[in-house]
Amino acid sequence: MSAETAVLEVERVSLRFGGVRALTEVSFAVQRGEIFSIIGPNGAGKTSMVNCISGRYRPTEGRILFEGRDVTPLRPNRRAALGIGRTFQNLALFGHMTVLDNIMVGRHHLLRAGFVRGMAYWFGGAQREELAHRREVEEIIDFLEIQHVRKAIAGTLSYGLRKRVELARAVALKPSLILLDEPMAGMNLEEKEDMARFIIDLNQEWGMTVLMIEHDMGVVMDISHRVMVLDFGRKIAEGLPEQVMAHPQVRSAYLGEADAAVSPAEIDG
Ligand SMILES: Nc1ncnc2c1ncn2[C@@H]1O[C@H](COP(=O)(O)OP(=O)(O)OP(=O)(O)O)[C@@H](O)[C@H]1O
Repeated sequence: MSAETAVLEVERVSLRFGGVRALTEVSFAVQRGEIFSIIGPNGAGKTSMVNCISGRYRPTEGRILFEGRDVTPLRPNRRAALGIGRTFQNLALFGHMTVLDNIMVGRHHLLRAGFVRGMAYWFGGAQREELAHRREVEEIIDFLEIQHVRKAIAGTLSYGLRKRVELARAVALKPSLILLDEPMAGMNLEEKEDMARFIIDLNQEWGMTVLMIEHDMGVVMDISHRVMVLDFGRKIAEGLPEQVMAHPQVRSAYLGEADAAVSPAEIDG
């Protein structure tokens, strides 16, 4: 695959918090249309990397290119406007708002703002725009099968449903790259299967490139096109899922933690 098709290029990114080296010279590229997973033991630097890509953290060294453009100096909202969407490891929904309103918030930056919007309102433009937004939001609600809770207060929903609403909100931004931080965390088997199906559909039908952090190795092996492994903030492997899992350094770095989640057949296979 050539660099021309890379949606995301991470070049020698390092991140330090005082004396803690969260990331050390990590480089990788995500190609358009991929489902790319980052795995690694707790504290390996996975969330730090996603935060560097979304703009929440500024790398101490290195740079990040999105669709060929250096986005390293840009703030998170600018990166979101360019097409980088994300969900969070810990849910970040507005618990007191309805599902519908939570998802509408995801589209806010797409609405024209300020004076122009105010003027347009008087001529009916903003109303039309709002209606178009509502239609698109309804499409996302249908896709993620949350019609039955669209008017419910988000904070009252089960954890699995809230994760799905959070995904809907990120999708509402129509990102070309979506960053998913542990989308399966805390879910039962059925919820995980649903979420895996949604991620595959987002990728195949909606054309989104997916970068995912996930601890569930079964899911990672099943749906990722490529996998990168971090350990103590350094990249130790990258490649096809089965190649990565067969890598000796990955096995020694990862198995101590993951042996409960990975069956011996997957490890040896
Ligand atoms: N805001 C912060 N301030 C100080 N240290 C931090 C901060 N964020 C992360 N770290 C440190 O950076 C290192 C990498 O953490 P990070 O959360 O990126 O790992 P992770 O691979 O996502 O872990 P987990 O799987 O547990 O979520 C850890 O040593 C962590 O303590």
